[in-house]
Amino acid sequence: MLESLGITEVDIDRASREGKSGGEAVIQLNSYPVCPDPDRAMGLAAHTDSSLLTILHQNKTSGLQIFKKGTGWLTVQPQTGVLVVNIGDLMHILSNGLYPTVLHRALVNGKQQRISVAYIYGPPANVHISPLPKLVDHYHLCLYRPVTWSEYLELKSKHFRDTLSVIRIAGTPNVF
Ligand SMILES: O=C(O)CCC(=O)C(=O)O
Ligand SMILES: [Fe+2]
Repeated sequence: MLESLGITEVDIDRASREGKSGGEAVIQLNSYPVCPDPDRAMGLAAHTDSSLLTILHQNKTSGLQIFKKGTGWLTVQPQTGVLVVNIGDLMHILSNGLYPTVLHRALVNGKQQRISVAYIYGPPANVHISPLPKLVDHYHLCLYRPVTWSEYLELKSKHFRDTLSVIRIAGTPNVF
């Protein structure tokens, strides 16, 4: 993925010498009990993850949905041996919007309990994340100011889904 953004092994070596490599992760366990009236309840409200990437395992009960512009909510059916990888807000910033963060939610099920395990991966909490210099030029303005994961989480607790707009420094979206 980093390779597709033009990041080479030399860049990664340099970052590790500067102490910027590695990352932090948390595992979140989600349990959605059987719901007698699933059309009138929501398991997890629509949100984007604040991570770089989230790797998600879901049990055999469906419920995860992602929002696709122009189409609406799409169910991501669980498949044995398949993990879902969600792009998070920090990857959105790092890629200068090239890899957009994904809006998703979890529905409840009327017949079966649903369980999911999210591996939420991000940078060390105090490392500044900003659009990669290789992705910024005369035609592709730098869209976001630098932010650490901890600062971003604090902003998100106040601004929720508007947080990316809050740290945005350029007006018009880039066309890739
Ligand atoms: O339960 C799911 O499928 C989604 C979980 C999720 O979005 C999260 O833990 O951030
Ligand atoms: Fe999520």
